[in-house]
Amino acid sequence: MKYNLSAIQKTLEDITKTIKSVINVEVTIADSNLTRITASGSNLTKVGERISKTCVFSKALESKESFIIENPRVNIRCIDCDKKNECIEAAQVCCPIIVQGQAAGVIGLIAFDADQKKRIVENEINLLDFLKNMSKLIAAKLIEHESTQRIKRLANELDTTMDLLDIGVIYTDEKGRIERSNKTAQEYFSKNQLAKGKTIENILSLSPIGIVDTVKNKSFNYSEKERKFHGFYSVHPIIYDNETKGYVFTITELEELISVLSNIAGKSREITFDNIISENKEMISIINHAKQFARGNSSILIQGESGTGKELFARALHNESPRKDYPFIAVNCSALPENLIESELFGYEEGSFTGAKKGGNPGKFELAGEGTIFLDEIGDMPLHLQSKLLRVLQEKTFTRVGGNKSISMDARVISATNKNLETMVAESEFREDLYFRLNVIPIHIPSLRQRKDDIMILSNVFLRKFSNQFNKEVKYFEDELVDFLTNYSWPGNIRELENTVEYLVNISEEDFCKKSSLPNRLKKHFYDVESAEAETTPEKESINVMTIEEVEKNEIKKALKLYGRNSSGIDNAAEALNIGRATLYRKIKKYGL
Ligand SMILES: Nc1ncnc2c1ncn2[C@@H]1O[C@H](COP(=O)(O)OP(=O)(O)OP(=O)(O)O)[C@@H](O)[C@H]1O
Repeated sequence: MKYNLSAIQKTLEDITKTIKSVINVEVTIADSNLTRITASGSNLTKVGERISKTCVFSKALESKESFIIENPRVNIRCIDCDKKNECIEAAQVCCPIIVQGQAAGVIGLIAFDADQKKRIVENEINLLDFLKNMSKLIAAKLIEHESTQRIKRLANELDTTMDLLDIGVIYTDEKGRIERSNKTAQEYFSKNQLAKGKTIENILSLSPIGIVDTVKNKSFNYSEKERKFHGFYSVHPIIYDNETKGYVFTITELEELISVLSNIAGKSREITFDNIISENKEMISIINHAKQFARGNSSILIQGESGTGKELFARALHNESPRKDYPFIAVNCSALPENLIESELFGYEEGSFTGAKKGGNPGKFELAGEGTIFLDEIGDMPLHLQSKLLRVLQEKTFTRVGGNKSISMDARVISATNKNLETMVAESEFREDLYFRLNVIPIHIPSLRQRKDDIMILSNVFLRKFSNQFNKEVKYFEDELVDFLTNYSWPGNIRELENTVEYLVNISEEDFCKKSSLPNRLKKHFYDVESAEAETTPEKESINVMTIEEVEKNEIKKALKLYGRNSSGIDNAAEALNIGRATLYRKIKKYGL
């Protein structure tokens, strides 16, 4: 690194004056480029100018040696000086300024008359020692200046980076006394609470800081005047020289976390009843009732076949409710391994089971806070958990697995299923008391084949959506295709219809979609129906008809064989079958595949 003498100009000016007053000869200090940084006497006017490269100063820089020139112009070091003929100096001393092995500049003493020369020559040894000490002083100043600059830059980089973060960051000393905080933390907490020297326990209600180890994602509730929120904090000790010198606290507000998560998941919070498209009389009446139910707090159970829009309804109910600014947490009860459902729903404390995270973990009910918890595929919830869920709904409190602190349950519960819960209750597969708790407000969404008038309305909406998305100009469906779309039974309901239109728009090379472009699965269905209809012979009766379940089982088997059973295979199989991933898992379980 190159040391910059002009950065300590003021110090050099003081040193120049000191040398001048002690020895009473003229002084010049130049940097490694031979720019005069300070000077005394007649050279004062030349500060800032470059000294000739052939001057003896450059010899001191190159050799890193100090020397005295008693006979300028004829001295061997002056031989190639281009200014030697005009030189009026009587003697000169040069002492390089060495910083960490590098020559950063030169101190030069110049005698212009015999008296000054005498003072130099007679004190040669003392003088050189004195200058070397001055040079060391300058070197130490330069190093100090550089490290101050480095620390300033680091502190600045740290502040800028901290302020860019969406999480709150607070630094404390080893006793938990606040030293600094970033902008996000300043938005979370009051200025007074974050004041330097205040203890972190005030805001995070912690045990005394001296005993905290690394902590991950511990939940806390904050409440001061109007400002109330639920959040998570982590603590990381700052350790050096084998000692804990302080702590870094990172803080996330739950709301912020949820909105980041829902953005990542692509499920924007904007879904409202306007996104539920229908011109069917029955559906319009259901939507109008649902708008009213949105305002209340009672549990809602949404029933309907797979793909009819149950989750869409649940999101719209949340987003049009007074809870819309709180989280919407969706839990797919059929997708969770049975041994994890309880901790997923209610959270766990540290050490409650092998593999439990340090600091424990909040569950979905805790995350939902005062928002909405959406229990999808509720019919798949194991019986023992149904009892726990019922208790939570009745008592409005729950505890984390392995914990004993009771946490109040403030979220509204919306559940959904495509199973017939009444039948399940009758067959003792679902607890009747829980069914009544969940089903305070029942919403039943009719299948697509029960509202055929919606088929072409939805088809055209999806046509526009995918044309835009794929930058295509596909504008309509040919008549034959309209016939097919309207008469097909759509077992996968709107999801299947949406996927089919996406496929058709994708494949279309004209400005319309053709029946011949239907995916093979549907084409096959279409021709099977046509040929079955054409066959009016008595043999028709002898054709072996499979049950719907058998057909379904065979198709699932085929899809699993084709795509495999790993995670992406399951995704692809579910897409090919036009059912949700969770539904596929359920059916695999059901048919023992
Ligand atoms: N009325 C509607 N208008 C527009 N899009 C709809 C409508 N109903 C459903 N959809 C769309 O159909 C797809 C399936 O909807 P959703 O996931 O809500 O169904 P579901 O009943 O919850 O399905 P599953 O039981 O398989 O979980 C989604 O892409 C959704 O946006």
